[in-house]
Amino acid sequence: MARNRYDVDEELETPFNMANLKNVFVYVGRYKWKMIFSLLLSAVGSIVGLTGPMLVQRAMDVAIPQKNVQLLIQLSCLLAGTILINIGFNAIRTILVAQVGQNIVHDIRKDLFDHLQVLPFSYYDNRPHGKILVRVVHYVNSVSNALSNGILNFIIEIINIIFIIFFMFQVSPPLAAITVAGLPVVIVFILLIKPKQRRAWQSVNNKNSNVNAFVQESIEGARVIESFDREEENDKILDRLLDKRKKSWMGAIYVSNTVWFTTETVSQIVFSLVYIAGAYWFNPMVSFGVLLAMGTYASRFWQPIVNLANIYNDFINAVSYLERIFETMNEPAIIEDKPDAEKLPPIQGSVEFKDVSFGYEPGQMILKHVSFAAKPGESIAIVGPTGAGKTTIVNLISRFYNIENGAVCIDGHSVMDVTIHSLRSQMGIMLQDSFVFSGTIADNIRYGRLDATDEEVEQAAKMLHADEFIRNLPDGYNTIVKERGGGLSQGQKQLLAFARTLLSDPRILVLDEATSSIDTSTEQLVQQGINLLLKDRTSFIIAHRLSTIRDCSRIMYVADGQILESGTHDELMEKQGLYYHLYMSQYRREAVTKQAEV
Ligand SMILES: Nc1ncnc2c1ncn2[C@@H]1O[C@H](COP(=O)(O)OP(=O)(O)OP(=O)(O)O)[C@@H](O)[C@H]1O
Repeated sequence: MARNRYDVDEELETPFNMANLKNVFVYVGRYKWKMIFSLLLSAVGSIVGLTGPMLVQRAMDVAIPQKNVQLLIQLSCLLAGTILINIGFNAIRTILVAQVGQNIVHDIRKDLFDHLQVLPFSYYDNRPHGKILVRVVHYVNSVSNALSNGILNFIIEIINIIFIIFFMFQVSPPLAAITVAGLPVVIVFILLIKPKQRRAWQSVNNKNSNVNAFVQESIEGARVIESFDREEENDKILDRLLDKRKKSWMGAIYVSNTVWFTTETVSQIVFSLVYIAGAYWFNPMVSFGVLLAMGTYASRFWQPIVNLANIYNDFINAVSYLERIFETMNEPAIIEDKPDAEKLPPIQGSVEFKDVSFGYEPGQMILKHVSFAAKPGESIAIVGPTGAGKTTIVNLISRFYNIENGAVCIDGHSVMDVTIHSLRSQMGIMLQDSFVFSGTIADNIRYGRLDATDEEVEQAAKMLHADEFIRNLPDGYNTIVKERGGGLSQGQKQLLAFARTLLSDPRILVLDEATSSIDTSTEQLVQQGINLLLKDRTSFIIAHRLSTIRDCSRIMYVADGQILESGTHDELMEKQGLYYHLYMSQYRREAVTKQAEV
């Protein structure tokens, strides 16, 4: 799949369908009792409210002509009572529906987040992260109202309409017939405009998503942007993206407003017709009270229709968000446990690649027939030119990707046949970019073993010679780290990551360029720590600085997805092959640099 960019609209793979509608009702269904109760409150409130015009009619046609003050007072009290009941019930309903809306948002967002955590790396590789973020944060929020208030109001307005039709036909069947006659016009118009309206809102989402992706990328790359003085160019890009967003938004609003405009126009025409017909039939067929009541009913009939049109607009908008939300939720996890997956027993440490061929994209093989075996406790260094496939080899041991050709076995168990949790919980992986999470220094070290005591955290840091710099921080181990470790040097971040890995006590260890950011003097200290880390565990070390891997049990030279040489440092140096030349060229370079420094 081609990678999506911030300036390219994402294609919608699965438009909103019946299965998604079912999913929506699963979320809403969890709060059905609150919804039903709210519905009852609204129904009772609105029935009570609907008696109002009848009370007015009775006052106009009976109490006032007969000068019956007592009846007039009774009718006024009843009217005040209906208004109070309506207000009270509405207040309770508003609170309940707000709760339901927030609970639905909470549930969808949690499920979406849970699913994102098991999606394969390829999902993240193929789209800007801002486009993922906007779904979890913005889209979920935006569907809350449509799924709580929207659904409820939809049912309420339908009930309202049914009751109003009933009351209207009680009061004056011919005027009632005129009032409902405009309805089919509105329905036909809505059906005709629906596809255009849906496309318009999908486009708005795409443009929103693009803006989000660009802003997110710009925040992540703020340092690079400033160092390359790219602010002006980036402003222009954002301007273009905002412009496109504005245009698509205006287009969608325009389409949506035609629904509202048509409904309003038809309602006003019908409204006028009711008065014209009422005047035409005035006395004896239509009394003054009937005309007054019918005027109120006609406006009350069309108000729910206008409301329904607005609810419909919101719903079409929400559907375009739901499409994206469910698209992510329906994205297959790919890297998941087989139905009969077993728990990987405590790892002894033998690792074997059996004729493994692998590619990220179909038809593009990165690893070609790779076979090797590591015994428990061995440290295997993987070296070779950039893009050779070194990281890909170690990615497969942790099963970050599925292996379709050949097998990777740990203690004889194929990594494809064991549960991912049992595999990864026994592995330690340290990457070049040592990610530092929000929280304190101690939280970061404790990340892989939450039950570690403060003493254990400090012990791990001491062993990796990180204790000294940590104690020099303002609050020592309790210092809150800045976003992504800002305020710490690359080397310090890596020392933290080492301590984190040591504390989690993995059975198999992967160090991918893990010492690249540590300066030479610190490196000697860290090397002792690494030796500690490697002790009694099988480890795979990818290093460009060959001085760091001389003592490894075995060194594999990888190029073009194949292992071209394998042996100890001494064996490979004696062989004077690819490794020898790589080592010598690096050695000479370092010697020249050292001389220049002297
Ligand atoms: N997620 C990915 N999707 C598609 N191709 C990828 C992906 N990751 C790596 N590749 C490609 O696979 C090849 C091997 O990459 P890999 O990261 O394994 O190389 P490497 O030997 O570790 O390189 P380096 O020393 O530069 O880190 C490269 O051509 C790279 O472009």
